[in-house]
Amino acid sequence: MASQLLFVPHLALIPKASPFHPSLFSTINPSFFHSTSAKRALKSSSDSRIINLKAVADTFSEIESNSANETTALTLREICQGFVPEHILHRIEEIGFVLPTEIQKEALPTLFTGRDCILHAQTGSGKTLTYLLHIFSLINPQRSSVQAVIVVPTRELGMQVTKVARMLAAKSDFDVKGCTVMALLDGGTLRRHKSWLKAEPPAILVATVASLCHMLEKHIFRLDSVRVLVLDEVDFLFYSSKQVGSVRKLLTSFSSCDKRQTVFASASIPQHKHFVHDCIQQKWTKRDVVHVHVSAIMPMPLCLLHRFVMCQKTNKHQMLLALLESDAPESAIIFVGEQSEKSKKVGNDPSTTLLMEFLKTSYNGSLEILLLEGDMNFNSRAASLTEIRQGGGFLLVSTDIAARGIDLPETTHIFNFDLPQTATDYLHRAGRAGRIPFSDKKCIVANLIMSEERFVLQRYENELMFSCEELILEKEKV
Ligand SMILES: Nc1ncnc2c1ncn2[C@@H]1O[C@H](COP(=O)(O)OP(=O)(O)OP(=O)(O)O)[C@@H](O)[C@H]1O
Repeated sequence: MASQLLFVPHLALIPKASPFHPSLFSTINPSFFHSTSAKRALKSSSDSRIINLKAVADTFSEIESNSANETTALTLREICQGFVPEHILHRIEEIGFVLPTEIQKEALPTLFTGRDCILHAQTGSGKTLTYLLHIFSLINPQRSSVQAVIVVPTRELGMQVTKVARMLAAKSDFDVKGCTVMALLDGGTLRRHKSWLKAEPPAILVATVASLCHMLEKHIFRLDSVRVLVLDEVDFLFYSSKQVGSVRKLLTSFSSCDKRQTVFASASIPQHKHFVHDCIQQKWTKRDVVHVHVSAIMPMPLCLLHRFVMCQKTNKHQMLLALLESDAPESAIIFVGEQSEKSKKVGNDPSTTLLMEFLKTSYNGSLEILLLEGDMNFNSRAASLTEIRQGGGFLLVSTDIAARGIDLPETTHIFNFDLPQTATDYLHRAGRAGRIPFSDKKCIVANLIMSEERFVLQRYENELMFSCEELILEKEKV
């Protein structure tokens, strides 16, 4: 077969009829993109953005011949044996985590060596379990000190990580001292936490930046005994103007990278080479930090199918209703843009409120309609998520507050009622669906756009390398 070249970043320029159209990639087994030969296929070109199709073809035959080896692939237990305590291994198997996801397979052996790591892998790829298993490999429950700190950007993500950590650490039949996990999150009762931190320090602390820095500044506790510091959604923490100052302090003034293992996690690390360079230069990590990058050429999970419908601003609500009726999602998140300061000042109702009112009067389906937005008080925010987690289908109307890290595996549909501001935001919103590893189930990301927004979506398609198909609804449905 003669070598042919495919210029990846410009997939959107390839005509639909072309055999190399992006939709082709949805038929490729995801394992291809992680295979050694795929990497070789990329490397074999002098320009790393060009795939040598001869090498691609070779890879397919390699995958076929290797499929027999899949049965001999290492289990999570085999990867963690000798590092993670037996009762935790037993627990993960009870929960049903038997095979490792790609990031777990690639990162855990490196983490166990003690090196600093940047976990960079698709949404829903299991980064949380990766760093938690490593934390459990380091903790000594006999010691009365904070040994691991996990920093998260939102209260909601903090509650979720705490829940998973507690689920793993839950009391078992094994005769071992359990390990305690404390959630130190914005909106919590800090007074109670202060006494708890002093009297009986938890082994694992899950914290939002502001609450953690408050405790450190007030000398309630120190990071001296911390063996591993994890920053989840690290790019978000660094790009948030409100949090970045405190994040830098955490990494350099409140503790030193030489005295801890540092782990960063995210599905998106824009300009990652530059970021790794900064990590070393700024002493956020040690010099030999490892960037574990899974699905480097395909940031968007392949189980997501992307669509768009053209509409006018005035018929967006009706269009969403038509989509809900035609698609019948099992559960969905509807992302709405934040209300601008200008709109707040003139006293307009936020889009979320208007959409909630519309759905409550017009939607006749069986899904429960819920709201999650930053302006709600912490109790109402918690109540929405608790209700979702109690089971039953939901239609969650949310701003980007639900876009990062939130794991609701029953979500089959994402609706971008308003387009996100950046490609990175698109990636994280879309990634709230398709969160069941090893599942063949396809989930839908539907975008409601006005004609002038088509080029913005096109830009996201190019940047994130996915293709979005136009959906034309029958006239009478809209
Ligand atoms: N080895 C495994 N086997 C089966 N399911 C797993 C495994 N590891 C993780 N999961 C499940 O996969 C889902 C996604 O995991 P997780 O929330 O850690 O993703 P993530 O990589 O942190 O995603 P995001 O970037 O969106 O935060 C969770 O429901 C988790 O329970």
